[in-house]
Amino acid sequence: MSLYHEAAQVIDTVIKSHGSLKAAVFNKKGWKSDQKTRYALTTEAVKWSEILSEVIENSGLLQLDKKLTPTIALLLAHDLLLARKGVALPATHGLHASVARHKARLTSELTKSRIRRGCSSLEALRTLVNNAGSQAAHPRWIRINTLRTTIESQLETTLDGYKWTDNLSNLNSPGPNDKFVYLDKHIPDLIAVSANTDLAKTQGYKDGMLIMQDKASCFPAYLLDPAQAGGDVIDACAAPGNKTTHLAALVSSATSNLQDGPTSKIFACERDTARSQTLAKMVKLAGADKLVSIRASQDFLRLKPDSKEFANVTSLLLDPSCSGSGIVGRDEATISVHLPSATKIVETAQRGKKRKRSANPPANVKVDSKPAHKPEDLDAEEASPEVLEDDGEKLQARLTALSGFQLLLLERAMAFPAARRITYSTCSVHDEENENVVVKALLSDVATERGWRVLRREEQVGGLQKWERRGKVEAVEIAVNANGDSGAGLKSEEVAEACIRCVKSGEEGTMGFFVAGFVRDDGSLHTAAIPKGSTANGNGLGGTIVDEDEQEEEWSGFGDD
Ligand SMILES: C[S@@+](CC[C@H](N)C(=O)[O-])C[C@H]1O[C@@H](n2cnc3c(N)ncnc32)[C@H](O)[C@@H]1O
Repeated sequence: MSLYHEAAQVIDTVIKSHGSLKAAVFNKKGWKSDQKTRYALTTEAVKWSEILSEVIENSGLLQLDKKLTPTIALLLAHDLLLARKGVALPATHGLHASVARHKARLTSELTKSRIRRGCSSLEALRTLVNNAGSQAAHPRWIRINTLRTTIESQLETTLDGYKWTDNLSNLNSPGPNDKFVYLDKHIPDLIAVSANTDLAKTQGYKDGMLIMQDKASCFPAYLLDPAQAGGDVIDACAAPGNKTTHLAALVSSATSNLQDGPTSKIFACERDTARSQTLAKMVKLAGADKLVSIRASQDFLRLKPDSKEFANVTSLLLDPSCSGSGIVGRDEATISVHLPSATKIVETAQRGKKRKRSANPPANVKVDSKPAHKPEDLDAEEASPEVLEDDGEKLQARLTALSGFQLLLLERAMAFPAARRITYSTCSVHDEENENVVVKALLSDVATERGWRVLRREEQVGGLQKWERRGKVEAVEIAVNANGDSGAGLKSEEVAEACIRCVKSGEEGTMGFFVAGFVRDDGSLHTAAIPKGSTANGNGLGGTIVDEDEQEEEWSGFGDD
């Protein structure tokens, strides 16, 4: 199979699975073409896909040569018009000939596209396309660890010489002498700097004063607002510990007026032994060890909700393993794949008629091109396993297994007798792991018996009430309908509005993320309804995802180097 057919398979896979180009190129074995060439070709073609789709559609290429698929046409047009060495096939090859014979038409359309974008030369157009990629750069979010320091103190030390900006996009392409810092409007003590700012070698970072944590990853602890319920807290799936230390900071600042300090404890539970060590290191470094009791190698599902030591647990944070589909590599740029429509009606310029758009818009799917990232660049969610399935059925099976496991954990959290508040979060963009789990949890026996309901938007902590991206009404409705009559009492709009979503690499500069809160007003019911499916081996999944955490990248903890 030729380079072009294999490259087309890569792009089609990425469109179908919403995965990354890099994974689609490098994870699959048995290709004939050279990996690096295939990666370079697909990355470049995707980067140029908006312009090239326009060129292909306006030239009528797909109508003139019915054998070409939109993806192959995109790749060939890229090499014909833009690659230094042209199409990497002999001139006599059928694929090469099929675009070469329309070169004049394609070149003329490229010129028109260039002029439409105000570029005086092809070089200027190249610069525009390359810069468009870096516009989507992800800022570097930093949570100021108030257990150890304050924003004011960091501005005078680690961030000395930085200027405040209230425009997040100023962080995307700073000039060589620009050092900007942005103060977040939703999460207290959260700042952002440019992605290319390396603070890992600063003393503030090494001493646990600065915690690299995506903005979205700060939502769960802040939404849980543990001071509301007082009492103890459980972080059920804690390693590497970003949310644990955030909880500790919140508990500590809410009780700073108490003479003897906080009386609440945080139990941080982590099933994986190696990750438990990272958790312990991070908690200590962050100065949270007095507040946090680490339950290393502890499966949350094996905790006994009725045991005496958890009698005062009023809040639980649940951030379980997930598909990781919302994860963004630190310096990753998000690009949209545009494919030319094969059905666009083109009435040629020779006949002097207007061009019409077809009813089917071209495929336009956002994908990510991921450069390699170093372990010290990883924050909590990046330590989660990322599902990079190129097979829709496998992905579906995996999402079903994951969401079953996530629901089980959530139902177990609801069974803690004194619990009043829970947050459930994932770094997944899939409805199956998000709204669907929320709806099923709300309809579960344990939720009904104990009076759990969703934490409505207007009840949420101020910064998150203001956050505009909410859950998907349609996804809630689908989940409610799938549950038949039992879902009748749920108000889909209210549930969706209560859910919080973050989009991956959007203008808010976050990863793809989901969080929802649950509350219980009535504490009078004490019958422990331990969720069905909590089997003796603790996960009730019959081993379907036992390997999941083995795939997780190890996070080395901050201050390692
Ligand atoms: C998404 S990560 C948590 C990230 C963490 N909350 C943070 O912000 O740093 C999920 C973690 O849950 C752990 N985990 C998965 N299943 C668990 C279970 N049943 N009990 C305890 N921990 C579990 C995984 O080993 C993994 O470390």
